[in-house]
Formats: sequence, C-alpha cells, structure tokens
Amino acid sequence: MPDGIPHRLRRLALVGVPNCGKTALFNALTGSRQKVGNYAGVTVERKVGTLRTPAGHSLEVVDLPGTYSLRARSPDEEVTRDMVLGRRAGEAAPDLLLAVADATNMRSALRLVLELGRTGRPLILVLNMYDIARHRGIEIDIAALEAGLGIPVIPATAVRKAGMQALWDKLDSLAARGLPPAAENSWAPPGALELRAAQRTADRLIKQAVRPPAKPHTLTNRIDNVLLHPVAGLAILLVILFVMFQAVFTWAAPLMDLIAGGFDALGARVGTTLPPGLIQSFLQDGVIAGVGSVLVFLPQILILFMFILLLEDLGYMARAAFLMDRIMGGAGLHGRAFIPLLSSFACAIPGIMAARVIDNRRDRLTTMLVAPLMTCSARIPVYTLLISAFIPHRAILGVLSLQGLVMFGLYAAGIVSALAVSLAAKLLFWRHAPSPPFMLELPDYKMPRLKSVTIGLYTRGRIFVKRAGTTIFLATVVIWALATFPAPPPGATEPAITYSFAAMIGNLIHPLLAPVGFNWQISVALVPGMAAREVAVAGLGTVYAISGGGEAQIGHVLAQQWSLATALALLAWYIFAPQCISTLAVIRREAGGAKWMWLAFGYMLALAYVAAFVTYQGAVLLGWG
Ligand SMILES: Nc1nc2c(ncn2[C@@H]2O[C@H](COP(=O)(O)OP(=O)(O)OP(=O)(O)O)[C@@H](O)[C@H]2O)c(=O)[nH]1
Ligand SMILES: [Mg+2]
Repeated sequence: MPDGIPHRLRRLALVGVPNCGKTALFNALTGSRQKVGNYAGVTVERKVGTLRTPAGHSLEVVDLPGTYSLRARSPDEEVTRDMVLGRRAGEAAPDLLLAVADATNMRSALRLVLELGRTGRPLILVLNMYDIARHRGIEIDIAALEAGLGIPVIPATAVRKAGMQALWDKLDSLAARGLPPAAENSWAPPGALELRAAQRTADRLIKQAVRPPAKPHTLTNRIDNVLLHPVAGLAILLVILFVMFQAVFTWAAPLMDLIAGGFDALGARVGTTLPPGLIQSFLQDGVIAGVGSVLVFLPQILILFMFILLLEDLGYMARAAFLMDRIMGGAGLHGRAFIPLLSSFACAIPGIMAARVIDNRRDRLTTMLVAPLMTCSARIPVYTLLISAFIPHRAILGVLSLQGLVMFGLYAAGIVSALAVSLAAKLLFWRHAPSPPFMLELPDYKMPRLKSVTIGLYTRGRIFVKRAGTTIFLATVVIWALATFPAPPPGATEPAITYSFAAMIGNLIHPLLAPVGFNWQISVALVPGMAAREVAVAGLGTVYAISGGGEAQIGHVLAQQWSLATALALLAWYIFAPQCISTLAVIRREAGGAKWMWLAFGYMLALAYVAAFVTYQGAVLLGWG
C-alpha cells in the first residue's frame, strides 16, 4: 500500500466471529446465494462477489470463515488471517475490512475488532442482527461506540437487507474520496495476556454503549433446559431423526408415483410413436429408464433437506452436536466433527471440507476418513429402490412403517460404523494422544426463514437434477451402448443383452462378487457406479430394460429376479462402498496426500465386501436365498 496517497477502495473483506451473519451480509450486498446457517463454521473458504453501489461504484467483496482471533488455529481460520493480512499469494489485500458483529452478543466480536485495528487497515463495524437486539430491548448507543472504537459503526439486519443504505452511502463516499493512507501494521499473534487486556477494553466499551434489557432474554435458556437434558435431550434427538426418515418415506410416496407415472407414460409414448430399432431403444431403455429411475427420487431428497435446513436455521444442530459430544468423544471423535459429519448426509464432499474447522490434524484426518460412511443423499435412490422392492409395505404398531424403519436402520448403520472406525483408528494409531477440550458456542434459537430454506432446497434440488442430466445421463448412455452392442448373432435365442459387452464385463467381474450374492447385472452396474452412486440405479434400470423384463418399473423387475438375500447384501454393500471418485479426490486434496485416499478406499472396500458377504450368507442360512 503506497504511503501518504489516498488509497482507492476496490476490495473489502467481511471479518467477524462465527455465526454473526457475515454470509447473510455478503448475500445481501452481492445478491449471491451462499449458504447461511445458524451454527458456527458454515463458511470454511473464501468467497468473492461483486457489489454495485447505488452511485455506480463496483466493489469486490470477500466473505471469510468466522474466527475469534487472527491468531489462527484451524485451516479455515488461516484463510481469514492470511486474507486480512494480505498474505495470500497472488491475491490483493483488502483495502477495507468490514467487521461484522452480532449486536446481541458483542463481547468477543469487539475484542476481535480491537485486534483488527492493529493491522492498520481501514475498518467499519457493521452491527448485524439489529432486529433481534431491538426486539429484546437491548439499547445500543451507536455514537458512543463509534467514539470508543474510533471507527464508523452501522446497524444492520442482513437477512432483511435493512441498514444497507447507510452502508452503501458510507462505501460510496469512501470510494469517491479514497481511503486515508494505510496506518502501520503492528499486528502480532496476541498472547493470553494481550487477549485478556483486549477483552477488558471491549467490556468497558460495551458497558459505556450498551444498555441491557430490563427483562433478560430467557427463552433460549428455557428451551435448552429441555433440549440439552442428558436423557430427555437425546430422546428428543432420536425422535426427531426418526420422524425425519418416516417422513422421507411416507410423504414422498405420492409425488414419486406421479413422477414415475410420468416417465412410464413418456416411455410408452416413445415405444408407440418411434419404430422399433436403435433410436427407440436408446430413448426408451437408455435415457428414460436410466435417468428417469434416478429423477424419481427428487421428492425424497427435498423432504430430507427440508428437515435438515429447518433444524439448521432454528439453531438445533449446534445442540445436537452438544448432545452427541460425549458419545463422539468416547469414539475418539472431536466435538467439532459433528457438523462435518452432519453435512455428509448431503454429500461427503462439503462434509470433508467442513472438517477444516477442526484445529488438530489427527482429529481432522479421522473425521475426513469416516465422513464418507455417513449416508449421503446419493445413496437414497439405491436404498429406496431396494427397500420398496423387497421390504413389505407394512405398518408396525399401527403407526410406524416397516420401510421407514429399515431406512432409519441403514442411516444408523452408517453412523455407528463411522463411530466404530474412528474408535479403531484411535486405538490403532493414536491411543495415547489426549483429546483437546471442545468449546462450542450455542447460538440463540431463531425462527427458520422461509427464504433461506427455499434457497437451500432449490440449491440441493438443482444439484441433484443437474447430476441426473450430466454424470448420470452420460453413464447411462455408456451402459446402454455396452448393453446393446455387439448385436446378437442371427438366430440367437437368448435375450440380446447376453451377447453384449456389458454381459462380458459383468461375467468377468462376477466370480469376485458371486460370494456376496451379486449377479452379473449388479456387477455391471457397480463399475460405472464409481462415478456416482445413483448411476448404479440408472445402470440397473437400463440393463434390465434391455433384458426385456416386460415391466416398466425397475423395482418390480428386481423383486421378481433377485432373492431377498441379494437385495440385503447390496444394501449392506452400499453402507460402506468407497464411492464416488470425487469424494476420494477431495480426501486426497484436503488430507494432503494420496496415501489417505488409498487408505479410505481400501478400508471401505474391505468393509463393504465383508458386510455384504456376512449379510448374504446369513440371509441364505435363514432361507432367504
Ligand atoms: N434475525 C436475523 N438473523 C440473521 C441476521 N443475519 C444473519 N442471521 C441468521 O444468523 C445465522 C448465521 O448467519 P450466517 O450468515 O451463516 O453467519 P456467518 O457469520 O457467515 O457464519 P460462519 O460462516 O459460520 O462464520 C443464520 O441463521 C442467518 O439466517 C440478521 O440480521 N437478523
Ligand atoms: Mg458464513
């Protein structure tokens, strides 16, 4: 930064403690739709967007992971530190820091602001969540705060875009006038003494500028007395999870029937309008049977995410982490592993990246290695297909559906195995290393916001449909081609697919998988299933459509052709199987080495094989072969 000359404002960075609304403000300023959530550690990498002020200035805005101090401890906090200090290679330092604070909880926020002041960079403080502060009757003397801190302070409510005008005006005037010359950077990693001194200063400022409400806020405490109760709280958590899986099955059914009916009608239409031949087979058996068999699962995925998003926004997830801490700690997992593992229900990739909030490498590695065991949404199609085909649609005790119960069991199996594997890792590799204590700030409960839940659902839905249209479509085309060519010799008596490349490949792999009860069709579907788990469903759809099962819906075909033992073995396989390739690639990147990727691949493949073997042989013994 050149000294003495007014500096042009081009780039600003959002800095603040976790969960104060930085990303909400980023979205309000730039019109982006980055994920916000009511727990610490939602943002783990930097995101850049453009802000156009009313006066027409175009500014670059950087959203950063939350941190309590620039003395970074975990990889996500290092991103923030390096960005603020301009240490990131190939990237300009921010000209202005937009410090964000939660107006209802300013203690650690102001301590951070004091620390940011030492970097010498121009600072503005945005007092976010002003709506909640007002609602609770907290009175804040903005002028006193400005005088005490020596920087502009702007109240705002990011989720309603309130206070943006004042912020824009400020930014416009700075952009027009130029920023004052940069002061000297005197920041050095603060020690415990300095942090304590800064906290005293912050507390003094708060005492001068903030008048707490006459009636203190107790709603969160009252709810927490129940929800955090060691016994009642865990019971409520289990009930919530259970209702979630029941809903996934029962609520989705009518919508799924509708979509399946649509694809059946479309297939029939193609069958009657096009002459029999390659094009008809490609559209009917390849595209419609393959992609259609995956798209049917959209309602289930949306219902599951509706629950997760609502609970996240409510602030319940941090409580769930708190409740699970004892159990997870017993299994050698860090308390902060909860959110990464929870995110893995959507997909292991964001889950593995969320492990960046864990500050020690050993715990981070364990979390990354077990994250793929959590049931990601790509397994839903496989699970649902097999459950609907093989598990009777029956009520237990009048209210619970057996199918929902099995689904719950599969999710539980994923969680239990993740705990078991991390316990094994702890015992094998780092038995003697003590676990650091876990500090977690519990956010206040907030009413879930319709808008952010809708945006979250839309984002998940779009990812799913996009995958169906790209990865899954491509894989389906490949499988169709493999299952169609070469054409059977003249006078052939078997179904055409018996002579195809697919059958050759399937028969080649089949001997390896026969002990676990898989037929050659499953063997064919598993290979492209490495690209994405749902592809296995699409693959089965295509393979069986070409085999000419006669029935449109793949579930009915499977129910006729497979034994229960085979279906159960495939379910067991899918709890553990090391798919997809992108997850393995992310483990390699985040863990910093191919050996971790191979370790994950190897142990999951071994578990999958053993689990499927035991399940199959056990089921055969029970007479389900
Ligand atoms: N009522 C109210 N809620 C807000 C406001 N700003 C953010 N929130 C909510 O507060 C929660 C946290 O918001 P985020 O934007 O994810 O917070 P963050 O600072 O980016 O959090 P990390 O990325 O985890 O550091 C979300 O549930 C938001 O919907 C606000 O001004 N008013
Ligand atoms: Mg964020």
